[in-house]
Amino acid sequence: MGKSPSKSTKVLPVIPLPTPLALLPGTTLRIPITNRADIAAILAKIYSVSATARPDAAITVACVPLCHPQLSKDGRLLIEEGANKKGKKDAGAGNAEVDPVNATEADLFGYGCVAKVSGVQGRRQGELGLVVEGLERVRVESVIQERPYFEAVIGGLVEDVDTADREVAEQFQLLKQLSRELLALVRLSTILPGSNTVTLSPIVARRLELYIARKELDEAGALADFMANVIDCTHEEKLRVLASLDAKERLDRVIEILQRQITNLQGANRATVTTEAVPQNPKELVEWYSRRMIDNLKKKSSDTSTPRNMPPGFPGFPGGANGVGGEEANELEELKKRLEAAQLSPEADKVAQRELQRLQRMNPAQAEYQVCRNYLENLAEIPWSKVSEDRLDKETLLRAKRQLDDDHYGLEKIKKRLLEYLAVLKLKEVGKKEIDEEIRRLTKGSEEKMEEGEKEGQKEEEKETLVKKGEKLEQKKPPPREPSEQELRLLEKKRMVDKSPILLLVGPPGTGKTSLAKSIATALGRKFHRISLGGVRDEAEIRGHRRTYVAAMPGLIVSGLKKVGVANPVFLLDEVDKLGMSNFHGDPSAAMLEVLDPEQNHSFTDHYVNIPIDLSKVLFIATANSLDTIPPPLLDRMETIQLSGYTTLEKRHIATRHLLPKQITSNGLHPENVELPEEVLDKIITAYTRESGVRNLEREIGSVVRSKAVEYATAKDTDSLPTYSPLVTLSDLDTILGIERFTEELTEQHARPGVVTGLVAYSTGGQGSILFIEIADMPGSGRVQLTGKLGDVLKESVEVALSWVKSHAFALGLTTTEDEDIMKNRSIHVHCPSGAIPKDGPSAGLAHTVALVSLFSGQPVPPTLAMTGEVSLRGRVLPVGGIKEKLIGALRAGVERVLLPEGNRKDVQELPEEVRRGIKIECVGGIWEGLGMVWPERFAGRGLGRVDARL
Ligand SMILES: Nc1ncnc2c1ncn2[C@@H]1O[C@H](COP(=O)(O)OP(=O)(O)OP(=O)(O)O)[C@@H](O)[C@H]1O
Repeated sequence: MGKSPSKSTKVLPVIPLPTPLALLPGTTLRIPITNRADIAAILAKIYSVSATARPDAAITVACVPLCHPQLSKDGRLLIEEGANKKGKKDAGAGNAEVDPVNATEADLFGYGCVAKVSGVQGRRQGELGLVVEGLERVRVESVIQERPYFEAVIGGLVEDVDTADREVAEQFQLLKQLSRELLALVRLSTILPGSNTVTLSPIVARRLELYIARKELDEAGALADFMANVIDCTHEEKLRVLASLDAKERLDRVIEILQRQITNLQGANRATVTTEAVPQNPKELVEWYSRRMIDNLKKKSSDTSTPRNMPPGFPGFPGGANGVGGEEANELEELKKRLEAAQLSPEADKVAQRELQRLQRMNPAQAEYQVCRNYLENLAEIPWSKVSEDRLDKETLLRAKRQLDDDHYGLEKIKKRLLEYLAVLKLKEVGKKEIDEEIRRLTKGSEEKMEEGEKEGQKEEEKETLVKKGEKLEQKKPPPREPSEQELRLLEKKRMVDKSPILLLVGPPGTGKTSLAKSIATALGRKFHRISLGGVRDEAEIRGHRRTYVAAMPGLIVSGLKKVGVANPVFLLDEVDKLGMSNFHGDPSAAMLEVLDPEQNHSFTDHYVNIPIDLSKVLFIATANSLDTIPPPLLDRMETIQLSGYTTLEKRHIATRHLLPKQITSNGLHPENVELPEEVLDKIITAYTRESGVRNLEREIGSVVRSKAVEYATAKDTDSLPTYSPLVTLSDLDTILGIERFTEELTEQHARPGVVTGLVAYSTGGQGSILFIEIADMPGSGRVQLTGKLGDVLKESVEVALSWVKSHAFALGLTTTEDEDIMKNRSIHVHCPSGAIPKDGPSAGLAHTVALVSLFSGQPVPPTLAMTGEVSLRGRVLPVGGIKEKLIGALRAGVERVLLPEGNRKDVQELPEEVRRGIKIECVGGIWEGLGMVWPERFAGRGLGRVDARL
């Protein structure tokens, strides 16, 4: 039969298929759509029409392959026809080099296949493919347009098989038998344990078998199409099958290819039998046989331009379409390119090459394939040598200072340290450039020398090796040169210069540690990445899992590098103090030791990557809330910068300069819409927050601003804007924020014996305040009662104070004789108000002593005089902590005079100006001196010497 009559004609968009693709009815194909403007235009057109007309209609296009140089447009062999003369003009110009986007009418084959578009597949840009399902064979009658995409009149063809024809029936049976035979050969491989060439899963093989078995005689043409797609045939053969309209002719062609393929396989196996030792054990024999066979299949398929690892083409299995081999090749090619672009370190490059070769040999169906691919992708994503350019110019330090000042109020000491750090970094950069230059000069010199030597001595040898066929590229490269001693010394020097100290910012929450680190990154123009170490219990989280684990991944450090994409980012290691301790998952802090040691981190090894990675260019800044839980070896590697928490005054400034403008903007208002007077801000700070940082303060200011936003919006909606007042008053605070959460202690108006004003710094909030020490006496037998939720240390401090007073009672003028017991007929009760707040620490020792003396002597202490300091039994007053917070609290409470231990004199220098001006600060070295300052007329002139003599 020649040509079947055309059923009907219709106009369809045409997708020219890139050589060697061809679509046959009943099969699926994945057409790469990168750089295919024509496909994009077709889809855009179709979607614009079908979206309005028939949204559920199948999208159909005609897929037409490009011509083959040896075939005429209707699939005849040109030599067959003696067509050197006649066929030339008939022949398509199509070949592998014709880009389907630039194809002309002459390049299109005469037959094609109407296909349903079933979707777009692929993960990344370069891998996207249009998946189409072949429906029916058609003839291209005439082309209507070529650009922007092909449109042609397509003639449908009647497909009927002459079932009465005995010859057709016989051929059909033969086709079925051969198909099963081929399938059986391929399936053999899958039953072999340990074979790394599993090509067909048993389920797919079973379904293929069923598919073949269920085909009836009237579907002989369809089965032939299907098998032509499954088996390994050339582009030319496929085009000829496509052009075979007659089922009998098609069967003939497919049978011929099938037979050839099976014979080839068997022939190849037979040939190897003669050269290789054949295993005697039956199991080994099966294994050996199928391995040979699969190798053969692979070799054959790699000869054609579409390498193929599994028999493709099964309706409903888009992955098995005949674009699959191409896809893998693309993927590998792309991976290779990405690895090249990643400029791997020499070690990494070696590993990558080895893994790439393994991957090429592997079957994609193997689980190991994905593991290997993921690994290589990870390698390609790690920035081995890519760095962002530091903005280390003349302006750097100025700019950094401006940046730090703009983002943060106060913190002068810390900013100074950070600027020092940047200055050193800048100087080192200059030094590094000089070393680089020197290394380059040295390298160039020795390479030139080497080249000369090569020219003379190795010319002939070199030629020979270069000419060798199949030689790999890397073999052509000159062998790596051994660095000279001088170079090694320079490299070592460079490594030393590369080292940068690791800063640790320690301070209470919300004091700006994270934002300081961010400002440094911005000032330097480096990328910033935050790694939260809080709660990391597993060493593998930092160092990654070994590749042998399922779903193994690189650790936090390598993931961070991958994310920023450069080798010199700023890494913020947040909450180092919350890092888990050693447990059965390993020791996370020990893993950090390597990361944070400038001596070691140029060769940090992640378990997953398993190749040394240079972290010396990374600028690490760690943060912690306290130093107590950081393991000493880890702490030792970092340079600590302490952030002490803000005073109310600093908080007020931070609130006006940073927090309020921030909240106003984020709540959609303008600066003129909200006005927070100083006393309102102070009240928010003291009565609604008690913290060292400013997080809660920011939250409370946010609440106030939001409530103002509601007012403003309502006023705007009701056209009563003129009545809106931006001012927030003290009384508004009660309604907006609720009742005061913390009340401020104020100094007493009247002095009473036994009551002394102490100073306290709340450890939770870092805020300071005054605290009253109240002591009352009553008839009794020397009992001491303590209330006010006092901690052990505070209780002991009361006992020390009492012992000192008892032992010095006579000298203090409290008893008339030296051996009289002052507590003989009385008991005392020591109380510290605000009983719900736990208090501890030795700093109230001086206050207790003074309170006891005051009680026993009946002389009151002025309420505006506050004191702090630990006392020892010898009568010394020892230094205490939190002076800054305590004195700021004291000023707020109305204290006018403060007694501090002599040892805290240095802290006075760091006090805010307001405090130093507002409070008279006096330092005392011993209790006698302190007593002399409280009651000058009674105790002035008494000193330590007397106390020591008594003990
Ligand atoms: N001195 C300051 N000037 C301006 N804003 C500040 C200052 N200190 C803190 N802030 C602001 O306080 C907020 C909290 O700061 P940040 O997140 O840096 O705290 P942190 O110290 O890292 O806290 P944590 O220990 O809980 O991680 C940020 O919005 C920051 O801008």
